[in-house]
Amino acid sequence: MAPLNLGIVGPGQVARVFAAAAIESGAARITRVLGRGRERLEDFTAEFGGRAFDDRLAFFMDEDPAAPMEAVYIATPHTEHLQPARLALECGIHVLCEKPLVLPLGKCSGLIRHARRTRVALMEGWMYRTHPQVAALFELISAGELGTIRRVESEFAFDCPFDPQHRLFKFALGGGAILDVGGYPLSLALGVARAEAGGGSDILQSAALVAAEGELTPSMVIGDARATVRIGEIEAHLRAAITRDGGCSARVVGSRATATLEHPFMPEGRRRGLVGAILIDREGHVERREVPSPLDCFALEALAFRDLVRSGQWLGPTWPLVDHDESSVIARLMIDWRQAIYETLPQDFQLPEGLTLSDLELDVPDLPEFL
Ligand SMILES: NC(=O)C1=CN([C@@H]2O[C@H](COP(=O)(O)OP(=O)(O)OC[C@H]3O[C@@H](n4cnc5c(N)ncnc54)[C@H](OP(=O)(O)O)[C@@H]3O)[C@@H](O)[C@H]2O)C=CC1
Ligand SMILES: O=C1CO[C@H](CO)[C@@H](O)[C@@H]1O
Repeated sequence: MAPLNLGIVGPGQVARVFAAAAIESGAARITRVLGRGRERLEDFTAEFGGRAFDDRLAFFMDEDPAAPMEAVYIATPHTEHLQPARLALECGIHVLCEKPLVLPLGKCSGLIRHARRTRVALMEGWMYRTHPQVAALFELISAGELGTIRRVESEFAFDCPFDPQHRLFKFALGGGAILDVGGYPLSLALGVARAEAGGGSDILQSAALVAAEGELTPSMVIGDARATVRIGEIEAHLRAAITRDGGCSARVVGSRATATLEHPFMPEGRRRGLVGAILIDREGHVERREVPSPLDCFALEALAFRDLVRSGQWLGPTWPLVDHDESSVIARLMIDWRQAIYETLPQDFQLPEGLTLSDLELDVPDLPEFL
């Protein structure tokens, strides 16, 4: 299958990892790169190819046949996903967008509807879901090997030194643990519930936040967050942090056995890790099932996106990847999770830079049109 002619929006840290994997796997060749800093742009294009742009409209509208663009990978900070995504859809360009798909989160379903209306492929970048270890876990559950699932425990927590200018700690850029890594344990729990229900997305409608708590950083973003979420009969205990080194975990407790993914979100605990493993505990007897992959998650994700685009269908990725229904429910639950934590603050709390909570996610009026 022919590689995608891909544009990169935001040539930062993760874009470098993704571009290397996409090129090596044959999923894409980089034809355009959009950034703000000339030096960073030139470093990126020197390493991965493509023409450099520092103007968004020129990047999308350019008609140079030597640098055609069928699709974009958006890897800017969270708050900068929506505008390029909407512009891409207007131009009929397919979109693979890093998580969380958009801020304000309340715009997620609207963006998905817009993509479907314009018949453009839109995929949220949950790379961990492309690794065969996740499909293997879901198959175990669907096959009933664990018995009835009642509980999921999952966490993604790392300790980043506090820097108020870093995107992780800047409220105005969508900083905080829930928006950055909360979606990993959350989507894992939703995926488990779907697997138990046979893969369909109807069960997702039952998902609801039961309880939440967390602590803020001095820059007023959520540093460490816990949540209990109910999905059908399953209770999920979730944790996300950018201020505490808790690592990554995923444990699925069934009536017959408990399954634990050794490294749920990055096989071998590494971005370019290949070999996943599931530990299955049956009354104290633990079986370790390895699930190797010839390619890492970023390469698998790039290939899945290429296949989606080439398939010509615009309804988005399909189970066991995060599909559009799941993206919408992740966004809905993240709104509730964040809101529940901010609601525990005194009424007169102050957000930085004169912002209000609704500037990022709640009941916002339509953003101005960009064309
Ligand atoms: N799937 C995964 O494993 C990972 C996903 N991510 C996701 O990718 C996105 C980017 O993260 P990461 O690569 O760590 O971020 P970086 O800060 O390393 O890169 C962000 C890029 O966006 C550009 N940019 C555009 N607008 C802005 C702005 N207003 N402020 C700051 N930078 C801007 C940056 O600067 P310039 O334009 O100057 O080049 C840079 O190229 C996030 O949404 C995050 O959730 C992040 C890490 C891993
Ligand atoms: O998605 C992600 C995965 O891991 C990173 C930390 O290592 C996060 O910051 C990021 O946004």
